[in-house]
Amino acid sequence: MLITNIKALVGIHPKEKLFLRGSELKQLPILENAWLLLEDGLIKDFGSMSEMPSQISNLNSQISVEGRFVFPSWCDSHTHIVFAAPREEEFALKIAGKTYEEIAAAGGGILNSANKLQKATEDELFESASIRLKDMIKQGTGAVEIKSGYGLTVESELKMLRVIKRLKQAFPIPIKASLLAAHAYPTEYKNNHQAYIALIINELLPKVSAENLADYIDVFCEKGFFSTEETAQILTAAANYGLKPKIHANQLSSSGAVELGVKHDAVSVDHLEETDAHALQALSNSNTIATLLPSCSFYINIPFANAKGLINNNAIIALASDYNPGSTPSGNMNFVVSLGCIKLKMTAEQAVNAATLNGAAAMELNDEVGSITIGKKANLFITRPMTSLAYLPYSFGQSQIETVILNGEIYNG
Ligand SMILES: N=CN[C@@H](CCC(=O)O)C(=O)O
Ligand SMILES: [Zn+2]
Repeated sequence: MLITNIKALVGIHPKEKLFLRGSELKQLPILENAWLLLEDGLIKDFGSMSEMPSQISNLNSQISVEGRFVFPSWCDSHTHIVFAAPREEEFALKIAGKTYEEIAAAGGGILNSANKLQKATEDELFESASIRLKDMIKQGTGAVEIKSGYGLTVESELKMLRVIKRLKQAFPIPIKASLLAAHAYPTEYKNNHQAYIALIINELLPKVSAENLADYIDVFCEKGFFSTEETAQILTAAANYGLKPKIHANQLSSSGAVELGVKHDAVSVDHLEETDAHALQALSNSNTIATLLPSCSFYINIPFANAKGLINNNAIIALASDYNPGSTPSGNMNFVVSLGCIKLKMTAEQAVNAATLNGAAAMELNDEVGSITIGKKANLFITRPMTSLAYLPYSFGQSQIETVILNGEIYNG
């Protein structure tokens, strides 16, 4: 397929550029008035319309996209899209002023989702997650990470991970799976944390590994959930099975989770709404990516992460959706990018880079997706006619996406 008359081809990073750190994040290379050639599902070549080789201009399958921008697909590196039911009953409580922690303590939250998921069949979970994933793809997402963590028993965590495995097989985008059995303590282990940790380490991890069901280990390291010591125990055990960490850190409090993640060479530490000085220092010049989730802050009314502080400290930051039924019932990366600008004070260029190349890096998919680079997967989207790059985050809540292309083909979902 040949795409011609592109108003602006966005995110043309060289293949050696695997992530953008600190002040590099503002560098978003763009080619105006461009053509883009896709072949065998990959990006084959691109260039200026004024210099388009004649053998290319004779190709059969051409689309001309005057006035429109072409972006690499969003890379959403933090989601929980396998769940049995929404939790809109908590919405009213939230509006009435209850905090996320109060709702969880009153029997809502993760345990509520776990109760429902334990009763759902694998097929039901696959069907509902597929609907969510299709919506996300139509909104421009072309690579995604999905967590377990609403099972909280050996059997149900395996069930969730098997659903993610089926999604990997059924969908035309790269998907990474994270084992998040350490998402909350099931009620029966409330006073015996070590027994639940032993279950994860001695029973679940060997089964997950034998079936090759997970790419990463995740832990909700937070006051009232998993302590730093408990988190360290789980990360150490998972390392024996080759699972690198991507952890939930500093969402509700500064717990030392970020420093712990960096110490364990986590691929990413995610949330960081409480970006304290220790977190900034730990992530400064670190290869652990700080994944920020501004639609979670927006929805549950907690602080927004200190993106600017992280950028100024030469950290690598990514933006992701955190789509889940409790703290972020949305997987719309366009809105995440808008919030990156509006609330995290990132420029449009920084937010786009954080949601594409750095998001890909946070899933170790940066050699495959995340930029317009020859040889990468042709996963991209074409916008409606737009006046400028900034129009996309400026027009928040409204998708500017007209056409989604995955593996070089138009996606009709
Ligand atoms: N904080 C932990 N996990 C999710 C929320 C889970 C839930 O409330 O169901 C998050 O990333 O925000
Ligand atoms: Zn999460």
